[in-house]
Amino acid sequence: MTIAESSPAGAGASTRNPVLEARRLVKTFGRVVGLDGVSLQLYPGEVLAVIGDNGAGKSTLIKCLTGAYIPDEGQLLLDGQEVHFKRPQDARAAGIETVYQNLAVSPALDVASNLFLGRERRRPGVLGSVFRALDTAGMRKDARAEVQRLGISTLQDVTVPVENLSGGQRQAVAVARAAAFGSKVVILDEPTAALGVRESNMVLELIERLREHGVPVILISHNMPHVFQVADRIHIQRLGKRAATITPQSHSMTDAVAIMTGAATA
Ligand SMILES: Nc1ncnc2c1ncn2[C@@H]1O[C@H](COP(=O)(O)OP(=O)(O)OP(=O)(O)O)[C@@H](O)[C@H]1O
Repeated sequence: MTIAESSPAGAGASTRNPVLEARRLVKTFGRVVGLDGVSLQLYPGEVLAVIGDNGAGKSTLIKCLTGAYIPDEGQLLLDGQEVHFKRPQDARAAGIETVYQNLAVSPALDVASNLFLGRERRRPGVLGSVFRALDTAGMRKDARAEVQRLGISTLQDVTVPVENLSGGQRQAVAVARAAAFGSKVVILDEPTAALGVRESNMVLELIERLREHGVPVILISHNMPHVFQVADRIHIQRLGKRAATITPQSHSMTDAVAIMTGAATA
């Protein structure tokens, strides 16, 4: 087996089927080739990092996986079934949740309301159906349970407005929302880019927590130490192509940077 085809770590992993798979995706923008036949596999319960220099095609790849772009060629498979996402809502409905760098949390709302953003629950009876009253108590109860289930100790009180939280806690709210309610895949775009050391560690721990809960994660990051700390495998993009897929065990950070920049091959 070549490195580029390396299967995920863990006993029997090579016999498992990917949760999400991209096959030979092509995406062009006029004469600019964003993706040039890129394949990617995400296996159950793994953290797959996607790294690459500026313009290597990371964002284009993620946008094709999440329905923001429709690839010109290639296939996308979720649980082995081919899917055709026409818009981000399609990917979300299929269980692919994405947390973008510019956080989509609502500062004025509390933690519970943020977890239920876009899927708010109404009170039963006429209060809900006619007066559109929200089931705040029920949502808070379920938000508390979800935060506990995911082991997010940094979010003790779900009634606190998000604007009162630290950057790391806000990121935790966004990640919790993506991971809650049975999502199949969580994609995190530069989740630690704007955070300090302590807060970054909090988010990295949260990513490990998601893995423990069996939620596979795709992590796009420029931060090599963070990638090497949490990733099971590392997909390296270069000039619109997949240059290699390596592991923190098989390669060093220096090796990864060399592959990224074209100074070395896997
Ligand atoms: N909407 C677009 N229109 C035209 N060209 C685009 C568009 N989106 C991406 N590209 C081009 O496709 C290529 C890949 O870009 P992409 O943004 O996917 O790279 P990236 O790895 O995410 O880079 P960065 O780390 O800088 O965000 C680049 O050459 C970029 O200029």
